[in-house]
Amino acid sequence: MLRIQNYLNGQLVPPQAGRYLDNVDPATGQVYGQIPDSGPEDVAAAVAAAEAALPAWRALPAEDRGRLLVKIADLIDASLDHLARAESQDNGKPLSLARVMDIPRAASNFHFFGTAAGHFATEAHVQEGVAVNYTVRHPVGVVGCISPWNLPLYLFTWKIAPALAVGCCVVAKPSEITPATAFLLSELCIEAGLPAGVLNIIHGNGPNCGQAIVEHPSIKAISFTGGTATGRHLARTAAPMFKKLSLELGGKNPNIIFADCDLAAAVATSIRSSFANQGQICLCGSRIFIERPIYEAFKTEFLKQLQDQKIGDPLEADTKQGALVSEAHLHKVLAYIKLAHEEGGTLLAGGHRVTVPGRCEGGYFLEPTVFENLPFDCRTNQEEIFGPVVTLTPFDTDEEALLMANSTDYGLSATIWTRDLQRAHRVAHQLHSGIVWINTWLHRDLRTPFGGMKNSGVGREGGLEALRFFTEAQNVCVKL
Ligand SMILES: NC(=O)C1=CN([C@@H]2O[C@H](COP(=O)(O)OP(=O)(O)OC[C@H]3O[C@@H](n4cnc5c(N)ncnc54)[C@H](O)[C@@H]3O)[C@@H](O)[C@H]2O)C=CC1
Ligand SMILES: O=C(O)/C=C/C=C(\O)C(=O)O
Repeated sequence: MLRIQNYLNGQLVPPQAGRYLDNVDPATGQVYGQIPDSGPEDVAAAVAAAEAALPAWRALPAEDRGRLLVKIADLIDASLDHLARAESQDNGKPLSLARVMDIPRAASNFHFFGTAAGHFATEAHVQEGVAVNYTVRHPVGVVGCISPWNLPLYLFTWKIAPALAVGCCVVAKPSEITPATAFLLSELCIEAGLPAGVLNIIHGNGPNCGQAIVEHPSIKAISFTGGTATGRHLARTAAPMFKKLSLELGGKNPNIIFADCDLAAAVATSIRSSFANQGQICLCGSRIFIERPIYEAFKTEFLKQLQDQKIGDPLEADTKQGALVSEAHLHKVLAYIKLAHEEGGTLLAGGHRVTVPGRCEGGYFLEPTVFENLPFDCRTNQEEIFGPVVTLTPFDTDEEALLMANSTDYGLSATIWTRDLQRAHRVAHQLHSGIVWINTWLHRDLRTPFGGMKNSGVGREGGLEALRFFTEAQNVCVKL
């Protein structure tokens, strides 16, 4: 049985208390490994290692730090098969998805921020004949990165890479539900020659290990992605310590389909934005609003294409939908399906747990599920389900679409489908969402600000936003 270790001060070591947690394969329901159940003592050792490594790491020229990050990116690329299999087994997602999305994106994160380090220029503000101001950006110091289970290596590296690029040292914790690829990353960091203590990966659960990272007084900034309730708890701990916080939280994203859209493209992409990764992406468009003249046409085509969404063993090449991440999460999503019935919704498709015969008989599979006839302000349409469940709702005017789209406590992303670009821009600017896609979904450019409004988070990641987050700006004013 695979027993993974912490990556501490450049070495793979067991947790100090010798305790382990079971790791379950969601596609089979079987325990297949163990992970350290680390506590505050392991976090303290990791922080000490990071503090010791910090002076040399921050003093290294940005180009040299960048070169090491690019080397890690190359090693991720070279380990694509191995990493993709590990991600699929740990999370339940189709192997094919891990191969084309999760692992290539993890490599891109390291490559992007490795090369960005050398482009992170100092700003200057000249007051003609009076003074020159220039702004130095110092690394914050030792930072904490805490990531979730839905896109394990993709989101873990999205946080770590910019922190390392600007000269911070990192104590990072992947989700205890999907720790495998973070462990494999530690092996690649050792192979790449990353200096000891620069990155420390500590495994364990949230209340014991994550909480110790947030509470540690030497950790100056926390970058977190996960549930809104956890983010709120984390902010309560970190804010009185005046830590910098970047919180990427939940979403309940609208997908607005106007009557003049390219219907074929809108339907095909909406299948993906509804059910990719079993609907477990914070950017999934779980509320589909359709302009009334094409409501029936959209519905018919959507339900037709849904039949191609093969649920099955994540290792099989034609599987489109794998297992949900855990039994607890499966039951949470099933409880929302029950709620949707209670709230008067009409079930158009799915709604049931699926048994996949053979090796995956005990897995946590669920049919892609579609409801209609639910009011926009009911709980099903307001709360984050984070699973393969969407609702269809007609609208008559732009104002009505905006009212419904903006009605939740969340404000992460939104998608608009129309050929009328004036309308698209007008509607986009009125949406309370940090990210708006027009005639596409999950199209990513790593330079753009990424994050949400309202309860979807605080701050932005990506490009310069991430590099700035992990630095303290210091303005130096010189009188002329
Ligand atoms: N990006 C997103 O939007 C995500 C949203 N979720 C939502 O959150 C719900 C709960 O899922 P969970 O797995 O419980 O996510 P979570 O938010 O509890 O876990 C995310 C990370 O935070 C850590 N964590 C938990 N408690 C902590 C604490 N007190 N201090 C520091 N770190 C802590 C976890 O160990 C994990 O590494 C899901 O059902 C889903 O609705 C979950 C994962 C990602
Ligand atoms: O950065 C991206 O492309 C995607 C990010 C997704 C999340 O933060 C999430 O699903 O939690």
